[in-house]
Amino acid sequence: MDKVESAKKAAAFRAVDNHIKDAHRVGIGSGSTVVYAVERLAQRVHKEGLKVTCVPTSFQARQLIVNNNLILSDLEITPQLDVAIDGADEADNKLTLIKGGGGCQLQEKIVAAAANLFVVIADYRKNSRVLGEQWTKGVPIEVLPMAYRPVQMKIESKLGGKAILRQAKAKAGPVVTDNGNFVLDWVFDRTHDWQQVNQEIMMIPGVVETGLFVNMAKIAYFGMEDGTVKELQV
Ligand SMILES: O=C[C@H](O)[C@H](O)[C@H](O)COP(=O)(O)O
Repeated sequence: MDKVESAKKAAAFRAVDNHIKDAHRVGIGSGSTVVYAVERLAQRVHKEGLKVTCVPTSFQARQLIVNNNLILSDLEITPQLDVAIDGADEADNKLTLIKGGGGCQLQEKIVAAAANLFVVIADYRKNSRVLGEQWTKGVPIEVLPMAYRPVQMKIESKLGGKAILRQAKAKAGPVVTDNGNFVLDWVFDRTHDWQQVNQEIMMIPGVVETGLFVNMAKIAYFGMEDGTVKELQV
């Protein structure tokens, strides 16, 4: 396993070991780091007999839960969660996050907001001082397909930078999210007040959700290059 994968695994295992207890209702994030969190959760359920109910943040997360024989629920049946564990594309030193590199930001934000504790797991490449330091692909913004062009123009004229319609890799045309929407990747050209910018973007008709997570994460585990795990609490 290479350094980055080992770092993801170490962070995910630590978070599951520190925060998941018997009878917990757990939000399961999306992406490649969460795969290790589910692996650890399944190990613990098997060994310790924990009864844990899992709520997914995407179709990928749902499949991870099902394939690992964990108990699957949703927010209708389980509207309040004890913990949500998720990856991030970048986290600054206040744990403001950019999420949605995999297009899952909408359900991820809803599930994180339903949890008493939102825990981030990531490798050392995601641990930044300020947003944009390491992640250069911008802030993913989920938009209604019919609105993508006016939203794109409004974001660029109000906030600067470029809002790029994300294109699919294995299909012609744009990426379509699990919710049937498009994604604009807003590559910003300066540092902003992220709370204010998030509100401004959310006010544009046609915007469904942004990948800016402000004041949501309380703790992050970063797997480091040397094999240790760095803990950051706010
Ligand atoms: O849409 C995807 C999610 O926000 C992921 O949590 C994020 O992209 C981080 O993914 P990974 O763990 O693969 O770096």
